[in-house]
Amino acid sequence: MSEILLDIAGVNKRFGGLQALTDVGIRIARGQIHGLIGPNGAGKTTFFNVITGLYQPDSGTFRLGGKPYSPSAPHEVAKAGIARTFQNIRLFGEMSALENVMVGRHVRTRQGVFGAIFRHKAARIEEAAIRARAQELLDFVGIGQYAQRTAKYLSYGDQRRLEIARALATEPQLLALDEPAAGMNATEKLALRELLVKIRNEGKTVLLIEHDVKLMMGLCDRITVLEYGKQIAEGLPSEIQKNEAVIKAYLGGAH
Ligand SMILES: Nc1ncnc2c1ncn2[C@@H]1O[C@H](COP(=O)(O)OP(=O)(O)OP(=O)(O)O)[C@@H](O)[C@H]1O
Repeated sequence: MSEILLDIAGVNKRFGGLQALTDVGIRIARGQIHGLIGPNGAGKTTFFNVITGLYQPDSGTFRLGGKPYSPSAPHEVAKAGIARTFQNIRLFGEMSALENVMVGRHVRTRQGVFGAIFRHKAARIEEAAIRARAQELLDFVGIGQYAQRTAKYLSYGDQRRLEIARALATEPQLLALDEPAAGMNATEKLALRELLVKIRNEGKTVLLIEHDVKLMMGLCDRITVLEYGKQIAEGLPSEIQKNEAVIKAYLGGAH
C-alpha cells in the first residue's frame, strides 16, 4: 500500500437537529485520484467543507502528509497543503486568466504607479518568475493561448480549467475538486478527465466529489461512498460498482 497522504477519522458534524456526518473518515494514498460519491444530501459537500476548513466539525482527527493539521479555517488548510475549487466557479471575472493564476500564488501584482516605477529589482525578478510559472500552469491545463483573456469571457469548461490552474499555483499536496464536471458537455468532460489523469501523472493527489458516476468509475483509483452522512463503502471502482449497499442507495431514489 502506498503512503497515505490524507488521513481523516471520526468526523461528526451536526446542523441543529440534523446529524449531517456520523463518524466519517477517509484515507487517501499519495498520487491517487480518490472519489467521494453518494446520493443527494448524503453529506459529501459537508465533509468536503470540513476537510477544507469551511465548516467546523464537532469531532475528528486530521492528518496530511503524516502531520496533524487544523481544519479551523480555509487559510490554515491551504497552508497545510490542500487547495480546492468550488462547485460554483469563483474566479476574479474582471481579471485576465494569467492574473487569476498569479493571485493563486498570493502575490501582489497590482502595485501603484510609484511601486511600478520604483519597484525593487528583486521584486521585479520575483514577479517575472511568478508570471512565467502562471503561464506554465495555463499551458499545462490547456488554456495557455487565453492567458490575456478576461476570465469571464472564457468558456465554461475553460473557466473550470482556470480554477484548477489557480489551485495548482499554490503547489498543493492535495487538490480537492468540488463537482468539477458540473454543467460540462460530453466533450468538456472527456477533456477534464484527461486533465485529471495528467495531474495525477505529475504525482499530485486528487480528491473529488462528482455526480457523474460513470466518469468517476472510469477515473478514480478508489472511491468512498456516503449515504445519510455515513460511509457505506470504500474500495476500487470495480468493487464499488458491485457493492449491494451502494446499488441500493442509488436505486433507492428516496433522496
Ligand atoms: N449549512 C447547513 N445548514 C444546515 N443544514 C445543512 C447545511 N449544509 C448541509 N446541510 C444538510 O446536511 C445534509 C447533507 O448535505 P450535503 O450538501 O453535505 O450533501 P451532498 O451529499 O453534498 O448533497 P448534494 O449531492 O445534493 O450536493 C443535507 O440534509 C443538508 O440539507
